[in-house]
This record gives sequence, structure tokens and C-alpha cells, in this order.
Amino acid sequence: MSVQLDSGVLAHLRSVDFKVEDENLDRYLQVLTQPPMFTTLRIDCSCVSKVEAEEKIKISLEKQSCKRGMAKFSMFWHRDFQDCLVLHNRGPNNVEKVEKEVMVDLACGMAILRGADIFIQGIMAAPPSLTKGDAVSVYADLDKKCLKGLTSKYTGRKLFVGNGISQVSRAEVFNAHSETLRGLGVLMTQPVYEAPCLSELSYPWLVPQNLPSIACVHALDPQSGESVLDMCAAPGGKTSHIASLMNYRGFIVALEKSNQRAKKLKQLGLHNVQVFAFDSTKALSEVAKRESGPPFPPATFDRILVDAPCSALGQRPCCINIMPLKQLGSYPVIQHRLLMVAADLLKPGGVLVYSTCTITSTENEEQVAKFLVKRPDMQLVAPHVQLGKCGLQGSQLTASQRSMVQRFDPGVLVGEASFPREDLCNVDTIGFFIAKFVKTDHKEDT
Ligand SMILES: C[S@@+](CC[C@H](N)C(=O)[O-])C[C@H]1O[C@@H](n2cnc3c(N)ncnc32)[C@H](O)[C@@H]1O
Repeated sequence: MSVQLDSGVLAHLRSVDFKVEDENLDRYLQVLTQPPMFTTLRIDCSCVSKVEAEEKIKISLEKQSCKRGMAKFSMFWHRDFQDCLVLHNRGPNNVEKVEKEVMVDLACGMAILRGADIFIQGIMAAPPSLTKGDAVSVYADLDKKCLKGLTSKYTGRKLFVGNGISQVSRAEVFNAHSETLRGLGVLMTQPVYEAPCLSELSYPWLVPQNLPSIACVHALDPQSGESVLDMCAAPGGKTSHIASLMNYRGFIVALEKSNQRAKKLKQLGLHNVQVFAFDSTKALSEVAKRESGPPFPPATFDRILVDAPCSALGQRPCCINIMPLKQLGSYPVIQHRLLMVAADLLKPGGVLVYSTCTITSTENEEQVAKFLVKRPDMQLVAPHVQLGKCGLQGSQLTASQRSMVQRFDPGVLVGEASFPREDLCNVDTIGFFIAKFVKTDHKEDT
């Protein structure tokens, strides 16, 4: 099974982004439909010791497994990142379907494949006879065509994601007040893929994050006392990692264009972080003062992260992506603008990290190549920990430059290659890209 893409987008990926590595694209689109077989948790080691964190997580996970009748999850600390705990997921399991069916929307179905249960509001359809305690088979609606409250079995395209135990009756789900209903609808006891339920692992020092996102902030390597700018900050996973690695000492500015998302980021209440709802493409002004918030004068920051808006084709699992070609084409423009502003806001000697959660060369390797041409004062450098593979062939980057970027491409899992158990967690990830630059002292105008 391969992810279903808009035909224009698929043709574009084949003829432009993967023109030299076409086979890679096919492997990639196949693996995208499955969830990664690892869950990674970032631990804020400035708030809790590793021993205490591990112990608490272990107890929590044992409770989860016991409640669902599942085997325990094994875990280990990541070899290179001291703040990253890796848990083994399991699957695909051969689960026997039962008579009663519950339908959920596609987003909920994808979350179930990564360990979630179903909240009442996520239930789209259930049989009239459904009562609390019933065993049910759960399906995700692949075409967004299942009507809320449907009483008969849904006959459209659907994906089986596992079995569970209903925590509610049908009448409780679809009554006049169902809009306000909260709480668990179905406890997933036999999911096709078993992964820890992250909503049950709630500690202030724990952030569930995909491994490449953790690698991204380690590549930035922020230090106590520095001034750091996060240009695309919400929901704030990487901002909070930056603050933690700086031991909450220094000056961090988090910019986010969306008012609503910036508001939520503020609510995280991160120490030493000033959040502004602001368009980062306008964050530079020759006459601005650093103290008064954005825009900022040139050469203000020691380190800058551009975790750019992108086509997000790296998200796993994903069965269907309806993004039209026009939307795909809109991202490189904004990404380039953000990079150019970042280069000016960086102090000489400062570090810039550019990242996306997508796999197109246009948004990744070609973006880096264009930036290096426009900004000869920016030098591409290798990160101190290189987990991702080298960049795609066929881009404007030289072989040496391709070896310095990190491309996380789980498509290699479909090939013949076998990986040592320890390394597998660095490969079986979402699709992602990271490039690191250092600003030199000299700017030659082009
Ligand atoms: C990939 S997400 C960032 C994820 C975030 N760094 C994290 O780790 O939680 C990109 C974010 O950039 C925001 N964004 C898009 N255009 C922007 C702009 N011009 N200025 C600032 N933020 C922008 C989007 O609203 C979105 O929240």
C-alpha cells in the first residue's frame, strides 16, 4: 500500500524532486502508510534525574499495558542524545475483527496507529445496539464520507486499525448534548500497531517528540546565556527544548505568525521565552532596537532556528494527502524569505539551523543550494551528531555539501538493508530534513 497523493503532486515529485532517485520515492510512499516502530520521549533533565524519569515512565507504562492486556513496552536511552528515551512499538498484529464496528475520522485513525485511544467526540458511527463494555472493531474513514451518527455499517473505503472496548453506549455518543461530551469512547485493547498512549504519560518534564525534531535542536546546540531566535515556533516543542538545553538561562524569542497558535505557545509559560505573534519575514529592521521586541536590528542573535512551514510530506502514518500542487509550490517561496531574514538577524559566528518535516528536494536540498548562492557569508557545516542520511542526488548541492545535511528517509526500511537494533530508531522515523550553517565574518554582495 502506498500513500494516496493528488495526481499533480505525484507527477511533480517524480519529475522534479526525485528525478534521479525515483525508486526512493516509491519506497518512501510505501513506508509512509505505516507508523514508526519507535516512540521517542524528550526528557527535560534539568527538572528530573534520568533514573527518576525512567522509573516513573516505566510504572506508567506498566499500568497502561495492564489495563489493555498488552505486553510491556521495552525502552532504552538514545545513544547520542542524553535527553531522549526510546520506546519500542510493536506490529503489525494480525487482529481478528469482531461484529460491531465503530467508525472514526482519518486523523483519529492515524493517531490510533501511534497509540491513541478514541475520545467520544472522535466517534463518527456506531451500531444502534452498542453498549458500554462491548468489543468493537475500529475503522478509519478513508474518504471523509461517513456521516456522523450513521446507524448502518459504513460501506465506503475504510482502514481497520484494531479492536477495543467501548466505554459508552451509542445513546451516550449521539444524544442532543454530544457536542459537549468529553472522555474516553473506546479503549484500544488490540490495536494493529501497539504504541504507548501518550496522553497517559503526562509529566511536566516529558515531551513526546519525533527523533528528528530532537536532533534538530541538538544541531542548533544552544548554550546558557545566549540569545536565540525561534522563527516558526508554535506549538513550541523545539522552543521548549531550546530553553531546556540552555538551562533556562539566556534570552529566547519565539515568533509565530498565527495569533491563535502564539497564544497557546504563551500558555506553556516557558521560562526565559518571549513569545510574539509576528510574521518572521518582517522580523528585520535596520532602525529597530533589540529590547522592544520584533522587528529586530541586524546581528541580534547567537543562534536561530527556522523550522519552516512546509508540505509536511514526512508525517507518518499517512494514508491520504489531498494537498493540491498549488499549495506544494507555495512553500519554497516563504522558506527562502525566512532564511534570508534569519541570515541578517544572525551575529557573525552565529549558528542557523533550517529544518522541514518534508522530503521534497525543492524545499530541502534546493532551498539550501539557493541560500548558499545568495548568502556567501553563510557556510554549510556538519552537525556534531549526524543521524540522517546525506542529501538527495540530482540537486544543486555538491557531494560534500550533500554529506553535511541530514535527510531522514524511512523509505530505506523497505529495501534490503538491515540495521543494528540501536540504529534502527534513527532510520524508522518520520521524514525530515536538517541543515546547519555558520555565519562567517565577510559578506560579499551578490
Ligand atoms: C513546522 S511548524 C513549527 C513547529 C515548531 N517549531 C515546533 O517544534 O513545535 C511551522 C510554524 O510556522 C508558522 N509560520 C508560518 N509562516 C510563518 C511566518 N511567516 N512567521 C512566523 N511563523 C510562521 C506556522 O503557523 C507554524 O506554526
